[in-house]
Amino acid sequence: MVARLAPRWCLRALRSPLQVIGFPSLQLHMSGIAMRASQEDFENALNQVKLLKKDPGNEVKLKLYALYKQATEGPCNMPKPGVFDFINKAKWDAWDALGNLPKETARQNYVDLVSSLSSSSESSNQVQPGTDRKQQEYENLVVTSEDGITKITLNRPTKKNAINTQMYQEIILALKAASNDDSILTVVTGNGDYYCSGNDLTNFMDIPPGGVEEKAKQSAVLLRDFVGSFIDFPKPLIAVVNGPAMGISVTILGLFDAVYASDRATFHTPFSHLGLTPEGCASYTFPKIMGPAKATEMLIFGKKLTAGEACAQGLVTEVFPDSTFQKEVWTRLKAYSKLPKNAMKISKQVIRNMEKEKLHAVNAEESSVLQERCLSDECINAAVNFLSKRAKL
Ligand SMILES: CCCCC/C=C/CC(=O)SCCNC(=O)CCNC(=O)[C@H](O)C(C)(C)COP(=O)(O)OP(=O)(O)OC[C@H]1O[C@@H](n2cnc3c(N)ncnc32)[C@H](O)[C@@H]1OP(=O)(O)O
Repeated sequence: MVARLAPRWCLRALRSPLQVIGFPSLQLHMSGIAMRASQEDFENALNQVKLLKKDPGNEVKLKLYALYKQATEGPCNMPKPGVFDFINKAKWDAWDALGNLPKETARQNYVDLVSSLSSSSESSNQVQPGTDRKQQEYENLVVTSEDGITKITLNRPTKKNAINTQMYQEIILALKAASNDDSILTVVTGNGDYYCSGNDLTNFMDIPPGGVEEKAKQSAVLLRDFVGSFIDFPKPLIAVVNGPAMGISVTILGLFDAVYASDRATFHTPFSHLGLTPEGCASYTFPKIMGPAKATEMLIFGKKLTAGEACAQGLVTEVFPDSTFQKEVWTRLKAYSKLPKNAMKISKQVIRNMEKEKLHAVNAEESSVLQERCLSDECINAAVNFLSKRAKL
């Protein structure tokens, strides 16, 4: 259970009882319950806590543990561990100290506590225009800001930039930071020969204590938040597709404002091959962009498009020869970033607001369908096939 709250630092920190006992007590601001946290807020907080870069200290970790147990299981009725079982006793004490605190209040307090920890770690995240400055250390992304352009680079080149669970969360955070920074344009691109090979097929191997159903549920929540952060992104968002793109990295392109591609790029959504169904709002955006018949070929039959074909079908704005791709695209983007900032931002919002509600509804529906699909034999067999034989699609 501790692993689920904060895998690395939590396990590490609770290893030594002296560490647990030795930490000074921390003033926790558990404000009154202004609002009730929903189950979704709670699950988001569970995901967010894994991303804290700074170890919050044992006192806070025990508090998180206790609130989690209270929120999910209610008051502590476990037998008290022996006095020499320091770690479990510290955890038991923290949980027991919550007495009869209602589950909903514990859930709200957990969400508040995680939010206060996250905002303190994000407060140093503002970027200045005109500087080339790393915004924040991410494990799977490089984020820089220069000439009014925030660039989010997917950075797992040895895995073809496949998106693992942490990377989904980091992209959500990077988009949030970019929407609040002073940049004018935001760009997503990939490091290495691939733009992105889509969902990391090993994601489903990390099964939580609740089993595969719980994993599917968590994945659906994460997917909805991930796609939601693209739907709500307030500034012009541009994809610089440097190489092949697969799965969710393709579907999400329908939510970008412009897509520039190298002629080396391909666009492939092999959902049926993997027993999956479309996400990223593609079930709505693709038929709208390219017409239902062409969308069917991509989303249902898994037809892989060249960059030229994707451009002809309206998914890509323009294709450049790979040899001059970076130079031409960045020259153009720098010119666009000099256009009046507010006019561009407001224009984007006017266009997006026309269908924001619809996109969120589509996202919710796709995520819920996918939650079921993840548990299907078709999907599990495809993932096992990839993992065991490294089958190429
Ligand atoms: C929150 C959950 C939301 C769920 C949302 C659902 C989304 C659906 C999708 O995104 S569907 C698309 C899923 N992606 C794939 O099916 C791609 C699988 N990968 C491949 O087919 C191939 O690896 C390749 C075509 C991308 C590249 O082939 P190539 O022969 O050039 O290279 P390798 O196969 O040797 O790959 C190098 C290493 O990268 C690892 N890798 C590549 N893609 C993925 C991936 N999607 N998931 C996990 N790992 C991936 C590959 O295993 C190699 O690793 P290794 O060197 O350690 O063996």
